[in-house]
Amino acid sequence: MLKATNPIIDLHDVSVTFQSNGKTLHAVNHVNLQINQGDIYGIIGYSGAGKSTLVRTINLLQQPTTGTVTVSGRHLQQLSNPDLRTARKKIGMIFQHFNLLNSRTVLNNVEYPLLSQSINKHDRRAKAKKLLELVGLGEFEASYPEQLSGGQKQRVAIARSLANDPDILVSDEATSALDPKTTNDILKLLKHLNETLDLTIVLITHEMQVIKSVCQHVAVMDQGKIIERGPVADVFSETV
Ligand SMILES: Nc1ncnc2c1ncn2[C@@H]1O[C@H](COP(=O)(O)OP(=O)(O)OP(=O)(O)O)[C@@H](O)[C@H]1O
Repeated sequence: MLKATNPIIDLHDVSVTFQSNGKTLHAVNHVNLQINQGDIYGIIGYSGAGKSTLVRTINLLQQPTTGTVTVSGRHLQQLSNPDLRTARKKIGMIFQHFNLLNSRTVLNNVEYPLLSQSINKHDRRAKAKKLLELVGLGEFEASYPEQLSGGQKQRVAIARSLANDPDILVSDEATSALDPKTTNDILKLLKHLNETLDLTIVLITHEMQVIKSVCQHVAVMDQGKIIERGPVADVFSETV
């Protein structure tokens, strides 16, 4: 099947500046970034390079100071608030520290994003159970997050991020708190979801090994700019 050639994510001349202590900090500095549907696109760089700030513009959790954000052909800054809320549901996010609700069961955590939808309890439960099966945690639905390992918690977070059938998953250092074996398992899961759900994944990391093991393309960020980009094999050819 031919894939669409229009990028699913198109950041055009995006900048984000912060004012701190009377100084202007250029966290993201005139970045252009196009990501195609079905890609696993890595963004790598040192701490403070601007990776998180950049990817937070993809769903406008971070409003760019200048530039335009187009996702799935829609210019997000032009959307009404209700339309933006709908568009955001199609962009899942996972984080280093999982961000689970500790007072709720695993099943309730996965159901949570569906509570605001017009979907009845039975269907909601069924969907959450199916997602838990998909991430390999079917038998843990009644557990609480604190009873799980880090890798299992991240699987719950992944299941939750899929509740609204997103087109895009943004992974912000999702494996940084995990040991190498668990990291590998989570990356395999992400690759599986990419392939089976045609999920476009934007993956932030500071670890080259993570990029090499799952990403097709990579952008290297430094001081708010993308200083290098391309297929992983090309960008890292000298370091492989
Ligand atoms: N809300 C904010 N207010 C002020 N400065 C900020 C804000 N958010 C980020 N910054 C600054 O912007 C710069 C880029 O931060 P960002 O978190 O995007 O980098 P990063 O590459 O993701 O690094 P890390 O991996 O450490 O999160 C840093 O200097 C940071 O201190």
